[in-house]
Amino acid sequence: MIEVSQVTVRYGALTAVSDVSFTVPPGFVLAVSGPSGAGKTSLLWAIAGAVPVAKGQVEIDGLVIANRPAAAKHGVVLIPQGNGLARVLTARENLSIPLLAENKPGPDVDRRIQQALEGVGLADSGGHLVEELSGGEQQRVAVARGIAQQGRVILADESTSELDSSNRERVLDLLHEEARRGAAVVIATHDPNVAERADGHVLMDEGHLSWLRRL
Ligand SMILES: Nc1ncnc2c1ncn2[C@@H]1O[C@H](COP(=O)(O)OP(=O)(O)OP(=O)(O)O)[C@@H](O)[C@H]1O
Repeated sequence: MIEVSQVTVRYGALTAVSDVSFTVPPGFVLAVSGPSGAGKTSLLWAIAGAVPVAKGQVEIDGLVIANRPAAAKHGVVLIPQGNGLARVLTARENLSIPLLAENKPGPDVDRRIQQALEGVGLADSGGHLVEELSGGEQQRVAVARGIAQQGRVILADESTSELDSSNRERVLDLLHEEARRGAAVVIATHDPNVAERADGHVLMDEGHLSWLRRL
């Protein structure tokens, strides 16, 4: 359960997120849309503990999120805009890093990595360096890395922006599958098709949030 209560995010004098409140229960997918610069990424980062909140608080299953390491430990997975992959490592190595940080090496980790790569249609690309992959393939590796972590919360920031329609549907299927597994999922997107498939839809505009379709 994600509980965002009166959250404000500021960068110096600029208010990127202004007094935003909403809840996403486990099992639901919420789409966040809005114009460029509206505060979508800042909102996701606040939920992920990756930017400090100037006011308000984020709780995940009742735990107040203080910073990124605490959020990650509590199962808050961020699939960042721009993918955040290490380009000189292989796809498989990129997936293994957060799992090794959980201290869970072994066959279970290898299976999760392979399943996640299969899920995004890249079962045979695990040994390729990220820099050898296309932009869309890199985006799918980033999604696979997020899925493999089996988080309580999945925050996907424009994770289908470089995909053709069949891969977009494949990635959306996976994110909805994560919700069915019990995760609370938030997707920032400019794509009306992505928002349409979500259980609920909010609009960010100049840091303010309004509901277009309630969960
Ligand atoms: N690290 C930062 N330092 C200063 N200002 C920032 C920082 N990150 C974002 N901003 C500003 O905060 C505002 C909201 O940015 P944000 O990236 O959250 O918007 P967005 O809705 O995700 O945009 P896009 O759709 O283009 O990704 C913008 O005015 C942006 O320039």
